[in-house]
Amino acid sequence: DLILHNDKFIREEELVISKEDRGYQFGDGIYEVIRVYEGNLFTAKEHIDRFYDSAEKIKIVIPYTKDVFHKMMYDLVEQNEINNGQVYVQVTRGASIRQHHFPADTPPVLIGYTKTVERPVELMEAGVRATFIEDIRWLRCDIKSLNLLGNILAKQEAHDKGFYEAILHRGEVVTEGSSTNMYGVKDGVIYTHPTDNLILPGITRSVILTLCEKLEIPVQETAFTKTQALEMDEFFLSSTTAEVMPIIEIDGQAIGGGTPGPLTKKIQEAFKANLNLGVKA
Ligand SMILES: Cc1ncc(COP(=O)(O)O)c(CN[C@@H]2CONC2=O)c1O
Repeated sequence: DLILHNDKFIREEELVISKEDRGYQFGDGIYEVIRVYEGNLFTAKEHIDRFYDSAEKIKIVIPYTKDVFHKMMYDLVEQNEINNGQVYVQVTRGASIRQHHFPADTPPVLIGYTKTVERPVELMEAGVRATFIEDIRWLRCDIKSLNLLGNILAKQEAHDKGFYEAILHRGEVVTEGSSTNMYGVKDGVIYTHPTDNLILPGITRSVILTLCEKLEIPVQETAFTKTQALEMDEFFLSSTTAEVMPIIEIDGQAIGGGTPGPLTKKIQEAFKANLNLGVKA
């Protein structure tokens, strides 16, 4: 498979990354994960818009227009003949002598690559188990940055305890997952944290909210507490790679009937229908 290095397609063995790349030394960069279904980049525009937003928020100037960048993503998928998979793309502030403040006129370094990934169908049918973990991250979680220590430490702690995901909370208030957004369902209403500086505005989240509007499922973009989470009729998470994933237990306590809830399943079906799988684009 080819790798995109800035605007060139190269083989992995040709890739050279500086020891002083700021992504490597400071986590000074941003990233996106874009899903490919049957050769089509899913919600590419939304991911590209967020990619440029994240770059702008940390003052990295991406030296390509969004259209050129979209074409680069498309070509990467085409050249690697990805059918069902994903694109990982990141841009760092580039390489220079190690100093905290920004180096003058140093070009950013962009890397993109693909991998084949299938839909997590069995997991979505069975549901997963999650655990509450304190959200120790900084206060700009809206930026999809390479600064992921708070995320990976939480994910690792969840995995060490045998859980699929961490449900992060600041004090009593649930924010999101370590790499997902979180939702509770109570009396037919969906609750999820508003898109502010404390969560990543998930693209899958925006697709789900649009689908709920069409399905006339009421959504309250308001935060809920850990106690309220445990009292929900249903609970689920979302991300580009996890899609709509039911959570059937939190810290050993069954949610609702301890099986995926009816509204969650309705949203899963609507999400899958929205993918138009099997329909030649
Ligand atoms: C902290 C965090 N919250 C929410 C989400 C969900 O956002 P999307 O719906 O836009 O994916 C992600 C996605 N994390 C990406 C998605 O897959 N792997 C990742 O690291 C994330 O890292």
